[in-house]
Amino acid sequence: MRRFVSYRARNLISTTTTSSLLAAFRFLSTLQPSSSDSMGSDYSSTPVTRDTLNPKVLNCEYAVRGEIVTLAQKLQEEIKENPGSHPFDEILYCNIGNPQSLAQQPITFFREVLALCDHPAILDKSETQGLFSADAIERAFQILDQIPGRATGAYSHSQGIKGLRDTIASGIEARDGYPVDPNDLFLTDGASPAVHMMMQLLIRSENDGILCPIPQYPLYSASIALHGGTLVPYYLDEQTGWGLEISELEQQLKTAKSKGIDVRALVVINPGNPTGQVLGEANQREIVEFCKREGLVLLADEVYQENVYVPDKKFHSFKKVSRSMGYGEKDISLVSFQSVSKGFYGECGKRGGYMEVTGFSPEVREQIYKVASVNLCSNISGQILASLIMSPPKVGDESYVSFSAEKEGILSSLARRAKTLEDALNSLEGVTCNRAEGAMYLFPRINLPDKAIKAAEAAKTAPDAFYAKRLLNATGIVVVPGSGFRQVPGTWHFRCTILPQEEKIPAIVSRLTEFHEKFMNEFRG
Ligand SMILES: Cc1ncc(COP(=O)(O)O)c(C=O)c1O
Repeated sequence: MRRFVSYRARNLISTTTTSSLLAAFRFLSTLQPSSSDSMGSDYSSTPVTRDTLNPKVLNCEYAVRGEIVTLAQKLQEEIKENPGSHPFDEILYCNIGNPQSLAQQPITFFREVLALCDHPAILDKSETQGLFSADAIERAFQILDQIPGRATGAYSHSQGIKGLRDTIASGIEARDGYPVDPNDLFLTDGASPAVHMMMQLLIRSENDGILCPIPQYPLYSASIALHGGTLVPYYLDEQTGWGLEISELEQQLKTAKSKGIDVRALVVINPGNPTGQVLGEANQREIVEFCKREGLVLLADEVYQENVYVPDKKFHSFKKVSRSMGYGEKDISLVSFQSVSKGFYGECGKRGGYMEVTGFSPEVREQIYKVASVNLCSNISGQILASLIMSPPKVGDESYVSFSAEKEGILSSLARRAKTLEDALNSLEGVTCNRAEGAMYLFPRINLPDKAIKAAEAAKTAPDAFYAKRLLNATGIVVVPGSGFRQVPGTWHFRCTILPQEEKIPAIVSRLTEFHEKFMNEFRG
């Protein structure tokens, strides 16, 4: 019977269920004493208190899902409960690189293959030929043949299914033109666990430092904090489009060494988050040379490799750049992170990715494998997707034309959205914004009036968080304050994604422009 409930009806049921659950939760919350209440919720006799928690956990911050987002969720609830209670009727989430949460559609070929792998019983049904493309069916058969037991519900090898690693290795070879050993690949639940794994392997104590760009994606500061290391900052140069200067790396390395820090690795995010710049090849060669000279592991975050929007820039992997300089396996230690979450596919919730680990001895590799095996394996759908993004349909495959149209549609729309938002931001008083050459973000600088800075101080908040909160309360637009990514002291920024649907961009621009004018009028001298 349930089988015949229509999609619309099911949606209605689930919305109704969710809202009744929320209502029940709200009702119960009014009955339950708050955590500071002495009745029944005095936790002082429980074995763990905030004071006895691991201080590394307390030190760790992750602004992308911080206070502003919590406020946004509260406002969303209020609008739902009481329409008209705010000067806007929806929350516009520009805070996180999560494309499908903002209505980006998944790539059909990828989902067809995933669906078939997850439910192989339909592969033999005659209707399947009409519903799925021939190359998706063929790919699903190939993939299932590579999975021990042909079951996506089984654990796999801790580095990931060997056949999928072979496919990914061929994809990287096709991208870079240099050989890849499938045994160098570790398939992971997105790039985040891979980054944590490398930090865990490299950081022995607070005397170990990791050179990180500032501004940076807070996964890095959070992971370094969680593993008890020291973040050694190097500042990207906003004046030159968030340029990465070797002289700055040298200076910061020297300063860190003078403080007794053993700097072990350099993190480079290319294309950059939150800064959106795409590194030039010559600059990448200098970076490789620097790591080699200084004996640093190069941690190359390349999750935005498909997101380049300007014709004068191109993505080059650090693996390709280092091999093109004649450096082989034993010359440079390099880890490249890739993810299914970004690009034009945006499959964040599927949690897939890999790291390619080169230039480490067999003894070290054994330890990396041991750490990976503690987690048993990454999820199999994520592994399949990682193989698909590195080996999409080719010319002549049935899906090729529709796949290319979907890909091109998403990437060209992202490029238009980036340009429209960049122009709008640059037209605001006291705001300057570098190009989003790649990735999914703009990171404008706001020259806030002194009065606004004083008001923020009085409110015990960072000036850019003060601006972001006012923006949210006035317009429903959610951005992340620059202080969450770190920035040159005394400068203020915010990060705004380019991901809201294209038809929503004009509303974002007009609400932001109106808010900014009012804000500046209120606080100007
Ligand atoms: C630069 C960068 N690296 C890594 C990640 C982690 O992504 P995931 O764990 O979803 O692969 C993100 C997510 O936004 C990112 O922006």
